[in-house]
Amino acid sequence: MLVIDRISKTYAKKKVLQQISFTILPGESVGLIGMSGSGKSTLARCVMDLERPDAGEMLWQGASLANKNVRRASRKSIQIVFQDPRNSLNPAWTMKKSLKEAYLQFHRLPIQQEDVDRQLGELLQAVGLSGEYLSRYPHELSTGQCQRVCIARALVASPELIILDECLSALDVSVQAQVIELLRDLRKQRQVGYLFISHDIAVVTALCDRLLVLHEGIVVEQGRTEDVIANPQHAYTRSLLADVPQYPYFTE
Ligand SMILES: Nc1ncnc2c1ncn2[C@@H]1O[C@H](COP(=O)(O)OP(=O)(O)OP(=O)(O)O)[C@@H](O)[C@H]1O
Repeated sequence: MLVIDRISKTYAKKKVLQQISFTILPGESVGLIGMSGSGKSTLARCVMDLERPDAGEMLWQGASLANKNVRRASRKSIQIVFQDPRNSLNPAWTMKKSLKEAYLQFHRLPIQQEDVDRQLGELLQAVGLSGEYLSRYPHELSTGQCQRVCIARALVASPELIILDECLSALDVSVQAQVIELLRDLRKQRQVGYLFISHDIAVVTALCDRLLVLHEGIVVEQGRTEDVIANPQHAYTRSLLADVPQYPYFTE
């Protein structure tokens, strides 16, 4: 589905990404783990066309993302959820307005108003919130509820891949566990794939089939989650694992 082939990016002579290669298959959940500054968000921005890599190729559904038409098509099928849900939502907009803005980007008009409202209500239900939240503003929701709305907004486009960029970092551990559960359910129901970006190996292993370990812009290790956890090959991966409690960290 997504092929990243030897992507490199340099900012002011600093090599932020060096020859990054990996693939994500349809419905697969791939975790990208690394410390702050290791280049995780830069990679996400390259996939989302918010940043241009200096070298390498990215393919979406077999076609190069260097092509404008492929990039345009990928804007619907690849969605992103960011770290800070409150800053991702306009404080002056109700949840309905935030969701509707996203909806209108991806659906052709004219659509019956009642149909739009029904579909937005269903999306909220899919993320565990009742329709009454449609009329609320961000300050009337908890941070975890705001993140659920951001996930619902990503689902508006019926994406095939969602990039989750540190999407649990602003949440406390019990709310993290609830959102992990939600993401697991959504994946089963909608066969959506994830690129799950985090500095926290516990949350990445809870959600991902495969792991990529990014260290100073280089993928130092990749493999099936169980294999990487049971038999880490790189010293950096071992140091990440040394700091966390017994695996599995968030059980199904
Ligand atoms: N637009 C930019 N201009 C210059 N340097 C940048 C730019 N964006 C990122 N960087 C630098 O690139 C490096 C990687 O940043 P990036 O945000 O990708 O890291 P990260 O792994 O996502 O970190 P975090 O987990 O803290 O978000 C950092 O040293 C950062 O300062």
